[in-house]
Order: sequence, then structure tokens, then C-alpha cells
Amino acid sequence: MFGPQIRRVKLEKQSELRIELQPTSPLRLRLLDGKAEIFGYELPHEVWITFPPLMTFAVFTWYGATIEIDGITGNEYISCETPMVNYLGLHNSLQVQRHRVTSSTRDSASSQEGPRVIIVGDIDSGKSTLAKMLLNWAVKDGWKPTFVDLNVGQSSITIPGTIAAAPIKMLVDPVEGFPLDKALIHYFGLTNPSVNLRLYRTLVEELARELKEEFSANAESRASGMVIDTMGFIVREGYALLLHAIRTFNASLVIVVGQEEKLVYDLKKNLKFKKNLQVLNLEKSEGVFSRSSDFRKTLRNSNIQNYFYGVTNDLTVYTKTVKFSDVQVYRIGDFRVSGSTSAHQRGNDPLKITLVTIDEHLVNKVLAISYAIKPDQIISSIVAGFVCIKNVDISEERITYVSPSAAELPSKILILGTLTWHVT
Ligand SMILES: Nc1ncnc2c1ncn2[C@@H]1O[C@H](COP(=O)(O)OP(=O)(O)OP(=O)(O)O)[C@@H](O)[C@H]1O
Repeated sequence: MFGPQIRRVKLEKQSELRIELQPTSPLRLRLLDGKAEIFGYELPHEVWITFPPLMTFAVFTWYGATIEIDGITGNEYISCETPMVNYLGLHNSLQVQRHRVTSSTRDSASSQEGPRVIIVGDIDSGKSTLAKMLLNWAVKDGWKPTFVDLNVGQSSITIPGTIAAAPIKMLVDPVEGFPLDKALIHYFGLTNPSVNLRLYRTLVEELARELKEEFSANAESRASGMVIDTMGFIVREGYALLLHAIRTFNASLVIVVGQEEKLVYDLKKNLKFKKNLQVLNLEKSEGVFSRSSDFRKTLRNSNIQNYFYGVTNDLTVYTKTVKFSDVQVYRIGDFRVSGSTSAHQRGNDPLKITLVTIDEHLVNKVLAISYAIKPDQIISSIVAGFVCIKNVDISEERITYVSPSAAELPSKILILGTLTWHVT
């Protein structure tokens, strides 16, 4: 797989090598000379890093670097036209705010908080990428910012359909992605917020409440602030959800990525009475890869696959069995799996918790394991992780599921959404 196609690429200062991998071929690369980073993650010298198929990324250098690449790419080219100087300028201004908080904390203004940046823009404008850079640069400078991921379509922290936050204490690995161990995860269970807007907003509010508690007890997190990534859904209900998220998380800075004059204008107009809030427009990188809806589906699937097997296929998947009586499966809201959105919008209780009958229709469904003890706590509780149902034996009343953990289920309460995955 690797070997004969090894080549060296020299990058001039402030340029980047943009790489799009093929659907089936991995690639490895290493830094030979100089310094280079992948979305803020500084590459170690002479260490091969293997990237799985489907990834698109850029190796950027501030002062020049030579890298070695081994493998076939779908597309690769070098560009000197990047918005990196502006992105770094933004980071520097966030640093000033963080330092201001820590110095004023000493003067007893302990309620002050670091920057709360929310990144908005069209789909494929590079929002998640900018979030990663801002987080990595902050970590490199010794801060511990919190990443908030509100993008249920292409979730970054864990599987799709989730609304989540994670404290970032180490550089975000370009292959492994965000750390899961301390993440606060809510399961929305759908990849389109329009299907249950009320539930989406409620879970965003729950997450904001949990982070408020977390921040009140942790001065370091408070001063480091948050970086919030959103969906590329910027019109109609999508725009209303952005305003809701900006207000709910009490954002101090809204970054609009890309040429979005109307969005900038509307946000400034609608938020003009909000104190201490700035709206800033930054250019989009030409390197951002545009993904078709089919490709997005493939990415969602590979995201679920990665949860169970690991990005580099290094996790063991455990197959386990429980009795029907050992678990209760619930769904939230009266969404219909194949029903139309508008039909659902007329449903009378989007937050209704309904017990689901355990039968074969659960096969291949991804279920979240809730920390709730009682069903009425499901919406306000985070989830421990996910399982995928492999088989339902009606006569024996047993469910077989796969899990990345060998431990018993930490709770009896499971949440069903529309996510499916075919256990291989
Ligand atoms: N400079 C770059 N060179 C090459 N690839 C890039 C570059 N910037 C971003 N990408 C890739 O482009 C893809 C889309 O970027 P990203 O996920 O940041 O967009 P987004 O606006 O968050 O997307 P969406 O909101 O639609 O989910 C990602 O695979 C990312 O790795």
C-alpha cells in the first residue's frame, strides 16, 4: 500500500498543501524540515502520520517546511492564497481577552469570562476547520478552551445527531479528532434540526446550562472561553436557531465565515441590543472541500463506524446480549421516520417521551445510553455512549447489540433516534 510513491514536497512560507484522499486509499506523511501544522496541530518531526481514506485537509507552514508523502491522493495542490493571517489575527485578539480575564480575576472580578466565539456560515465554508485552529492555537498557548458542537448533520465530537461539548486540553489530533472522555453529549437522534426544532433548542439550552455550572466551578475553563461550531443552515428556521444559540450561550463574538453580506447584516440588525457582542466577517479558505449530499451520508456512516471501530480500526467491538426486561427504549417527540417534516411540525408534543416496543424494527438502529434514571429525565440527561442493535430475538426476549465497551450497560434507559448503522 505504501512505498514506491514516496515524494518530497517543499512548502514556501505561508503556503499550504491541500490534499483530498481517495475513497479507499489511506496516505501517510511526515515533516522533514521546518515547521508545519494541520489546522493548528503542529506536526512532529520525522514521525509518519497515517490518514484514513476520505479525509481532506491542508498542511500549512508559516515559515517554510519540507514534508514527505507516501500514498496516492485524489487531488493535491499547493496554494499561497490562504486566510491564515486573518485567522491568526483573530486568535491573537482572543488571547488578549483571555489575559484580560485572568488579570482582572486577580482584582476580584471573578465573574468575568473569556471569549465565547460562535462560528456561523454556509455549509462547507470551513467553520469546523476554523474552530479546530482556534482551539489548537489556544491549547498551544496553555489555555483549556471548551469546544461546543451544535452541528447535528456533521458532528465533530462523536456520532451524528448529537449536541455536545468537550474541554480541549491537548492539541486536536488531525486523525483521531476530538477527545471523548470528558465530553457532555446529548442525543438529538436526527441529522436535521427541522424535524424537531423544539427538541433541538431544548438540548442546546440543556448543554448551555451544564456548561454554565462547569464554568462556575472552573476558573481556567471560564477564562479560556468557548468555541462554538454551528450548522451551515443559515436561512429561515436555521437562522432562528443561530440567533437562539448566540443568545443561549451568551456569545461575545460571532464569526461569519464566507461572503455572507446578508447574514452579517441580519445578525448585526437582530443583535444590536445585545451588550458586549461583536459580529465579524472572515473570508473562507478556497481550500475548503465541498461535499455532496451523498458524500455527507458516507461521512456520517464512517463517523458511526469510527465510533465503534476507531478511526484507525484499533478498537475492539464487543457483542453483548441483554434481556428485554433489562432495558427500556424510548424515543423523544412524535417524529415519523419516513414522514414529512411539515407533518411532524403539527405534532402536538415534540418533547414527548414514548416507550418503544422492542421488536425487529430495532435491528441496525443506533441507540444512545442515557444517564437518566427515570424517563422524564431523558432530555435533561447526557448520554454515556452508543450501542447498535444487531439482533432481536422475540421468542427468547433477548437483544444482541454491539458496543465499543466491554462493560455492562451503565443504565437501563436507551434512546432511539433515526440513526442506523449496518453492523459488519
Ligand atoms: N484549507 C483547506 N485545504 C483542504 N481541505 C480543507 C481546508 N479547509 C477545510 N478543508 C476540508 O474541507 C472540508 C469542509 O470543511 P469544514 O468541515 O471545516 O466545513 P464546515 O463549514 O464546518 O462544513 P459543514 O457546516 O457543511 O459541516 C473538511 O473535510 C476540511 O477538512
